[in-house]
Amino acid sequence: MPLTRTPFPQRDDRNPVTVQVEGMSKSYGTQNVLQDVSLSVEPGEIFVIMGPSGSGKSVLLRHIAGLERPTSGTVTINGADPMLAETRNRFALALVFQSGALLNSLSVYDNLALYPHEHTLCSKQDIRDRVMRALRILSIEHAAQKMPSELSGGMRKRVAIARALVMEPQLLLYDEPTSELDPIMAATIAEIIGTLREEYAVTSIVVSHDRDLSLTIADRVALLHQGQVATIAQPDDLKASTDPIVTEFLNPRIDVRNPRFKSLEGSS
Ligand SMILES: Nc1ncnc2c1ncn2[C@@H]1O[C@H](COP(=O)(O)OP(=O)(O)OP(=O)(O)O)[C@@H](O)[C@H]1O
Repeated sequence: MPLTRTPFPQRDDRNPVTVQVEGMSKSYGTQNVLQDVSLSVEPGEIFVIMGPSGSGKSVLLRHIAGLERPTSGTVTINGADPMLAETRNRFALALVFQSGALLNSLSVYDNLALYPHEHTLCSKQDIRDRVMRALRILSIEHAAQKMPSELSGGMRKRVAIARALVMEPQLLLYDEPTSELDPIMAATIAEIIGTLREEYAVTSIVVSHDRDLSLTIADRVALLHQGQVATIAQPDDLKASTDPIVTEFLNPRIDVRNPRFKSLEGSS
């Protein structure tokens, strides 16, 4: 079957985009995972989605990426439906997966060049320039000819971000970009996310458990709790909040005499 070839986004199309989620709910069977979620991400903003495990962060990100249709409500990118390939191509929307999702049989360079190569309106020289620029921004030019199996976890994450950058995206979505990284590598990734906003004028939405990362890089944070938006606030306001949902999330109490996991035993 021939590949679908769509135009590679041109530089002068590029401006950071707005993401609007309005009254969005999502159910799987009888399970209501997201309920009446509304939020608006401004152009060029770094917007972090936090919340306990199972609160619906990844499901929300998948809807913004246009990978799933809401049960009700809407998600739009500059007013357009992200489920349409035309929308995703127009804004060069890029998703950085938790696992990196690199192709193990291709070198780092080829992993980065693959997608633009399939969109042949971009010349070979242009692809090379984009790939090398992305590798340079992430300080991993030396890894261009390495295979993914030769890379550490932190390097794989950087390669995954570089691969997204080759698209010159206007919207970058990150799913747990610092999971499984040591604190120094996590800080490096946080710096990279901040730098990219300047270098690429991109709107960034980051799903993360990492409080330090979130409160350092975010312009605003949305805290999800049981599928609903508990609050949307700037990091300093979040830290100063007295809302019990926020304080329990940011400073969980550890009580060995009354561990939370006992209630899990009871529920099984
Ligand atoms: N495709 C699916 N089908 C059925 N249930 C799903 C599906 N995807 C997610 N869920 C359920 O939705 C809920 C929220 O999942 P989600 O992955 O968004 O949580 P999360 O906040 O990202 O959690 P974590 O921080 O642990 O990754 C979970 O109960 C999960 O089992």
